[in-house]
Amino acid sequence: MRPVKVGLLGLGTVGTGVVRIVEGNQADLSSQVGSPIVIEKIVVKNTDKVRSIPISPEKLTEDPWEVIKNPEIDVIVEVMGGIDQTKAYILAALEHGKHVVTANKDLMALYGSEIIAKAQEHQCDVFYEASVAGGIPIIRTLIEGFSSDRITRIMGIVNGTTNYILTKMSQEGASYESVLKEAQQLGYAESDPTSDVEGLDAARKMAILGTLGFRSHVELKDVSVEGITGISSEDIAFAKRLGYEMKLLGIAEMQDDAFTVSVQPTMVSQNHPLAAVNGVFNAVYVHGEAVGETMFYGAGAGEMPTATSVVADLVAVVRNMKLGVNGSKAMLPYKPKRLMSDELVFCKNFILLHVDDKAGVLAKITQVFAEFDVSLASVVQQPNEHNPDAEIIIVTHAASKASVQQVLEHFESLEVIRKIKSVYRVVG
Ligand SMILES: NC(=O)C1=CN([C@@H]2O[C@H](COP(=O)(O)OP(=O)(O)OC[C@H]3O[C@@H](n4cnc5c(N)ncnc54)[C@H](OP(=O)(O)O)[C@@H]3O)[C@@H](O)[C@H]2O)C=CC1
Ligand SMILES: N[C@@H](CC=O)C(=O)O
Repeated sequence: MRPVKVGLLGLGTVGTGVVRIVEGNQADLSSQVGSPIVIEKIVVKNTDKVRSIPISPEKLTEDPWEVIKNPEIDVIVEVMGGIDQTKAYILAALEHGKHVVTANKDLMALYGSEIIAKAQEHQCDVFYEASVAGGIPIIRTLIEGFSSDRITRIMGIVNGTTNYILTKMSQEGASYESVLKEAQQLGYAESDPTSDVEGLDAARKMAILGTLGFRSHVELKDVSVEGITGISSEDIAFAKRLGYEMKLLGIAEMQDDAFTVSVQPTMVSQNHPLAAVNGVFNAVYVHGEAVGETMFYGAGAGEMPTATSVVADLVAVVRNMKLGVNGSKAMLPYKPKRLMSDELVFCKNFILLHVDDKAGVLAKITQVFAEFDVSLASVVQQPNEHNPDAEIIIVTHAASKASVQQVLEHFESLEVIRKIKSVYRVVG
């Protein structure tokens, strides 16, 4: 039985987990696929670096081409990250007839269609299960498990780093900076954590989920994005007091073949299952016309959960090799793309205003909501602890994004409003 030979690009957090699983579970893996799986060569940036697992030095190289062009290698597992250079490596690997497994959502969100088209041209597989929600097999679930249904809504806590930060801030009163450092030390954050905290990582994942779920090409530029850097501990405390948890939530919705996708800090009702998703855990809630509500939960980042998905893809590749088939079709656009207009996107909102503490202010404010047809679920006015202003805390009923935008623009010029302190979407 000829062993299946793997070229591993990257031996950081995820790559180390891949080696541990392939070596640790070798007997079980080879009995599943009918031949041993061998990690033949590993590409790293610096071969002199001290590694956390024993690796024989002759396996390591700093030259990706040595692996990509090696005719002995059957599968490239890319867990090094990066976009342009990595894309070139993956396209070249496919041209050399190698199957590809990647955890790289940055690359798949931007160039997934091109990479999959290249794979089809060369009858190769490209699998990318680990690129969204680490250890949760959500990609396979959307492609295979829901192939019979029409998905109308996907809501996801899909970034482990920000969920870890928000949970620690909410439950332990920890500071943003110290928890971000912890998330980096634990291997959850990207090499540049800006993409985590500014919501870009979640947006890339939501673009992938939207594309697969709606069978339409959701591009990164279609996703409206806001990260967690503007959230204060005061906002988190307000959320808790009102019965919500603050989460960075991606929402993708499909209505009459038009979609909308956004990532933004969201107050999730404590009664909603997504509110209980804490720490590095992720969850993806999928609503299908026929199936109704479903939710998938598990670790969203970290060495072993992510490596589990990578190695599962590797097993799928080897099974396909044995069967002489390949199956990378899922990222191609199926339907012409149509975006939902802001008039049709509805949600509840939390709005915190700092206002003059005098008679008639509340009436002026509620009049603006009425003018733009935004109905209010609750309004509370209270003195501000730190200055002479009053605070008005408003929760709206579901209102169109366009109407709420008009209300906020109007507030900018209303003289009784000192500051629009915070605005958050509300779910549940
Ligand atoms: N960490 C996580 O929880 C998750 C990560 N991912 C994705 O997986 C990928 C890897 O992430 P992670 O393991 O955290 O990253 P790390 O930064 O921990 O590891 C990156 C690895 O790639 C190597 N590398 C980086 N650039 C180059 C280069 N130009 N040439 C050769 N080798 C290079 C590094 O070498 P050296 O060791 O010498 O520095 C290192 O071994 C990324 O795409 C990430 O988005 C996906 C899901 C979860
Ligand atoms: N930085 C990412 C890693 C997994 O994709 C995250 O925190 O979710």
